[in-house]
Amino acid sequence: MGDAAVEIEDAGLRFGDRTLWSGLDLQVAPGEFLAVLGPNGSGKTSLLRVLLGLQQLSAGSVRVAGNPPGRENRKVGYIPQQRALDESLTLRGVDLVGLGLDGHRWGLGVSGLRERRRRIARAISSVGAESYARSPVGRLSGGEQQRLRVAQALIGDPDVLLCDEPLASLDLTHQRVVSELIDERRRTAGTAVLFVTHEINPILEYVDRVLYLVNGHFEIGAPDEVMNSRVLSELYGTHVEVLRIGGQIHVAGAQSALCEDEVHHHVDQHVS
Ligand SMILES: Nc1ncnc2c1ncn2[C@@H]1O[C@H](COP(=O)(O)OP(=O)(O)OP(=O)(O)O)[C@@H](O)[C@H]1O
Repeated sequence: MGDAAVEIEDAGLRFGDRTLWSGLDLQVAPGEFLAVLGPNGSGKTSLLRVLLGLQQLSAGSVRVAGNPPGRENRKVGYIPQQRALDESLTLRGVDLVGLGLDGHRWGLGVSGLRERRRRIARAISSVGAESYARSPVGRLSGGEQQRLRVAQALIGDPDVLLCDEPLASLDLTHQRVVSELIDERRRTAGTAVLFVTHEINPILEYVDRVLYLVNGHFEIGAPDEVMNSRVLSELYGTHVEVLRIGGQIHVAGAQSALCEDEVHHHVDQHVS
């Protein structure tokens, strides 16, 4: 199948004698939304690093947008794990978003510069960041910075979008804005999305499949196929209860093994 956006074949990643995962076979289709879940240290970020060409596999192979990782970088958009930008950073939003165009060739003439400016303006307006795009990014709120990061990742029209906890530290309104932007992108442009997260509920309505990594084991499937008591208990090697409440998924039990949010812990009290 040559037309998958991401092809991962019999892939394994080991550090010393610790195997993060092995025997991973996964094809992500254009326009598919894949959530990558798992506790701290299960190798979610490392998987994105492999796809970015920043980390070598120990076994197997991957192809991203038809190429070995690291090649044709412009076809891959990346939203890194959010860190607040330094307050003293004088770079403006327009400059940050423009960095996403590096490596694109429109020539340096006037028309090239005009095209560049036009694209930056369009990307900024697509995330609704016009009003603060000319302010120094270091002075913007976390939510505003994150919208600009989304614009930066999407400006090059990527075939594959890799997101590392893009909702972390955003309030509910901004979580919604950012996840809707990402969903709209994959619907309108067929961009495949790999979305690393600790918390599936904010994106549950968009997710086609889940890759759940735990302690060297993994499961892949639709949210209901993976996020159920039987499968997660097997993955964690201990009893885990998964509840569907009001259209949300709550995971209870095995608290020390799980890294879940307060909502889950709250639910735990009612379950155990
Ligand atoms: N280059 C490296 N050399 C040795 N160990 C590494 C290297 N990169 C990552 N690791 C280890 O691999 C494990 C997985 O790290 P990774 O960041 O992929 O996990 P994660 O699932 O994204 O975790 P989190 O949810 O905490 O962000 C960690 O224990 C980390 O210390």
